[in-house]
Amino acid sequence: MAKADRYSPSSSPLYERFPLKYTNHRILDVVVSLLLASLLLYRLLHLHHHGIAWLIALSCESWFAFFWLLAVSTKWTPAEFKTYPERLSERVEERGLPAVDMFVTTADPVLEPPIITVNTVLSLMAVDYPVSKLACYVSDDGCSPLTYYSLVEASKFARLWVPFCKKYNVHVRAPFRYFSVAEVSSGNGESSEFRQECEKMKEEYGKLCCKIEEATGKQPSSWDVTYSGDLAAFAHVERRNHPTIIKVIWENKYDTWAGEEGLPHLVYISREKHPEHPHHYRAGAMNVLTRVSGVMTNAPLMLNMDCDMYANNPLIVRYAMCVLLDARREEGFVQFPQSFYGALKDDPFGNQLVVLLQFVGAGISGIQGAFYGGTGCFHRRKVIYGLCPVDNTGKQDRREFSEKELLRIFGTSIEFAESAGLALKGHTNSQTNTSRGRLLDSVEVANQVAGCNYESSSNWGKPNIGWQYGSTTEDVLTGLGIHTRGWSSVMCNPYPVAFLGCAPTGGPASLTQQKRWATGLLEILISGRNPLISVFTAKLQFRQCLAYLWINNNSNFLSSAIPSSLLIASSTTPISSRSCKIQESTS
Ligand SMILES: O=c1ccn([C@@H]2O[C@H](COP(=O)(O)OP(=O)(O)O[C@H]3O[C@H](CO)[C@@H](O)[C@H](O)[C@H]3O)[C@@H](O)[C@H]2O)c(=O)[nH]1
Repeated sequence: MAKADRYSPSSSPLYERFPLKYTNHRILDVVVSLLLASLLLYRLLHLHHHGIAWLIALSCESWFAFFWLLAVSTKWTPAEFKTYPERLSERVEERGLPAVDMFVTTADPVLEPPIITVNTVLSLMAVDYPVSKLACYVSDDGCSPLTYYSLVEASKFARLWVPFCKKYNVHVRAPFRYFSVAEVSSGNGESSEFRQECEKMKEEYGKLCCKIEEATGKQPSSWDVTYSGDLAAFAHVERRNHPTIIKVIWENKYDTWAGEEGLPHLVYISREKHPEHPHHYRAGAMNVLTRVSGVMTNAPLMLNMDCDMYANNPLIVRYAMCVLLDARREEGFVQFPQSFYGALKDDPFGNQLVVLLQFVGAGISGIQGAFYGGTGCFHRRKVIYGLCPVDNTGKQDRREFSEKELLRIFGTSIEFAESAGLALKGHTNSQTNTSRGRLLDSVEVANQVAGCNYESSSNWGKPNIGWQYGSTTEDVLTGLGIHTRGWSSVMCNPYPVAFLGCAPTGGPASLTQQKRWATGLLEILISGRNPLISVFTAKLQFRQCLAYLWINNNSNFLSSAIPSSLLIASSTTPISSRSCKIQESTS
């Protein structure tokens, strides 16, 4: 097939949508709905005989019936998407693939040990995608020299690890998981050479862990690297009050197309913090990552990850490309499900999100598309910059902005405004390293756009621009904003699962997490960005709105149901979470 017709919709599709037939579920849903309706009718007809007790019962049952209808509507037309990464090479040459900026956020070196972040970064640096198209940015809201030190050491290990993974087609590219099994394997079959190299790699990884562990137990002043050297920027910083620190840990300096050679760029960012400026938690961190990457590499696509989720499937970027390069319909974002390792038996606290992913996830896929789940998601940069999709007449909202407008919307950096203008026109870099030394040259501008004052006279965090402020579940709010503008999204669920992370393992920890999600969702419900309003004033589909209302109700229900179930079970489960404490620790 000629590469020229790579985006032709007539050629075999890169992904397909299959409606699912859950006939039995539907029958059951209808029966329960009828039973509920008859119960409500019965209550209503006999209300005058029973007084206040029945009135209370009627209101509770009506609320339940409403909640039930939301759930039925959300699940009614389930669908799933199938992607064909093997067809990508027929459509687009390797060097024609778009560049991707990958973001990892971390906030606390104690609750999120750097070795976890290091594994996430290593798994991303080793994905099966042209190296010169990738850049990895790590945002550290903890401003921790330990995290920085660990990443520097990890980049040294990556020079061995990434070629090893590619040479032997290793399936799991986060070393802590790869070496956790008794029998490690190669995708290319066993050989004595593989065994030898694998042993060496295990030894090197052991050394990396030891270095990080040793550093964790020591004061930075006694590390190999001291504050006076590479770590000078961290001297005397307070976690909540410090200037921006940006370090280019690794720059892939190939001037020309280097295919699989080398490593992707690796950049460390600790944005400026000041007690008088709100930092907006993860949403603030994501906006800084977006701006810094905008002036450094400006890739048209962005992947975002929590630091505790690693890439479990090395082909993830290619799976996402199947959706994002397909010409039939421009999707706003591609979400991969959140899956977790180390689950408790029978998942007593529902942390594996099984119902949410299998039933509700499939249901939402059949409406306007997956919710944005905060991690494991590929966004188009132009969508995050506020662009609307092509409308029914084939027109997209204007892409041309004057420099003045760009500066008003995106802040005072001329360099960033230029890069945003290009992104909105779709003219972003196809390759992340277009010229030697580009990253180092842009550190000064990157420092400017990462400052805590930068957003003050701009639209960042306001409706349509960047990650949205105003809710602790910035992911749902940001995804809702994108759907509200009329974009659809896709849930991509490859095998093996794309990303794996760790979930809270204790009841109280789960409760805190659920409570935070419930609070965030409630903040959305009572704000001007309530999905019900968007149905009438914007392009949110009605059933998608009901799905957003369902997730809101569901989360609030869970946050109140978990303590009850704990009381009933007299649970003595210990508190064992990191994630639930992060928002508290960074506030
Ligand atoms: O001020 C902050 C707070 C958090 N984080 C990072 O944000 C991520 C998620 O935070 P966490 O406290 O672990 O929240 P969870 O409830 O586990 O995360 C889920 O819920 C969040 C809120 O809806 C989403 O942002 C996440 O992507 C989603 O995985 C982690 O990598 C943190 O390091 C920051 O970078 N800065």
